[in-house]
Amino acid sequence: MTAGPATTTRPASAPPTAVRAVDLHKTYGSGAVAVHALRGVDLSFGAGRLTAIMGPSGSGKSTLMHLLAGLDEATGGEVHLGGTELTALDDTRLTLLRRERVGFVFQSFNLLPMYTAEQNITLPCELAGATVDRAWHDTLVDTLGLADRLTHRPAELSGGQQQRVAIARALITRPEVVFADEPTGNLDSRAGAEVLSFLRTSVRELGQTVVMVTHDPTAAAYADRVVLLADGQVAGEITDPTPESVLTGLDALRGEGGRG
Ligand SMILES: Nc1ncnc2c1ncn2[C@@H]1O[C@H](COP(=O)(O)OP(=O)(O)OP(=O)(O)O)[C@@H](O)[C@H]1O
Repeated sequence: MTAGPATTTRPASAPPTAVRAVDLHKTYGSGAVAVHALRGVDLSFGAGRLTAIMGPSGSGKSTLMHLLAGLDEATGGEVHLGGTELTALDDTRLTLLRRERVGFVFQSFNLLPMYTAEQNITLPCELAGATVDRAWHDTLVDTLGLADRLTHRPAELSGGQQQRVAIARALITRPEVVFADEPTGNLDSRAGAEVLSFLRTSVRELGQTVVMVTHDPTAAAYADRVVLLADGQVAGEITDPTPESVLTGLDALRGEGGRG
């Protein structure tokens, strides 16, 4: 499904948009103690792309990801997931949307310890009352190299294997977007590289859309595009990043802000 309708105003090379933030604001607290975590963010995340969000500590990365994923409420502006405006939904609809249309991968894996790898992977289908698409399940399990680990519990798996189970769980419902918050933060560099290449494979070969927050320029270089945040605003972006170009971009931010 690469050929889009000829009626859009997008340049031919741009992918369709999976998620869009429009003039997004988030303020924590009020009055003298108010923290303006996001101050007018306009961003589009392309479908079938891996996008990394980077920036200094406190620049608003997690806040942005939580708003994009419908995990927290904006103070102003809009978030659109496909044709749905998240910011207009009530809690019940938001919960359903998160369950059915969004996948999550966390730094700490968040697997259920008493469930096997297989049970963890299929849990989102169970929660959504949906049957497991066996062909897709098998594709994920094969691609992620988990076929001989399915009966193991998380404690019997390495960190990298646990994160691969978490990725399979995030993808099992074929969500429109997978949000990954520091997915390699708890892994050594080898397991981290493994997880990142699987995330990239899920994008390149399985057509998924991934938005990932990371502090690591090497991790960000797996992305198609890096968005740089500083002081709650978009401060730049890098297309087809390399670890070097990401480092240069981050250094430039620190130079400008002087308070990285
Ligand atoms: N629940 C909260 N209450 C008050 N302030 C908050 C809350 N969550 C975040 N903040 C503040 O909002 C700003 C942005 O925080 P956020 O966690 O989004 O940054 P970040 O870029 O993800 O940081 P890090 O890289 O350190 O995880 C920070 O100044 C932070 O202290």
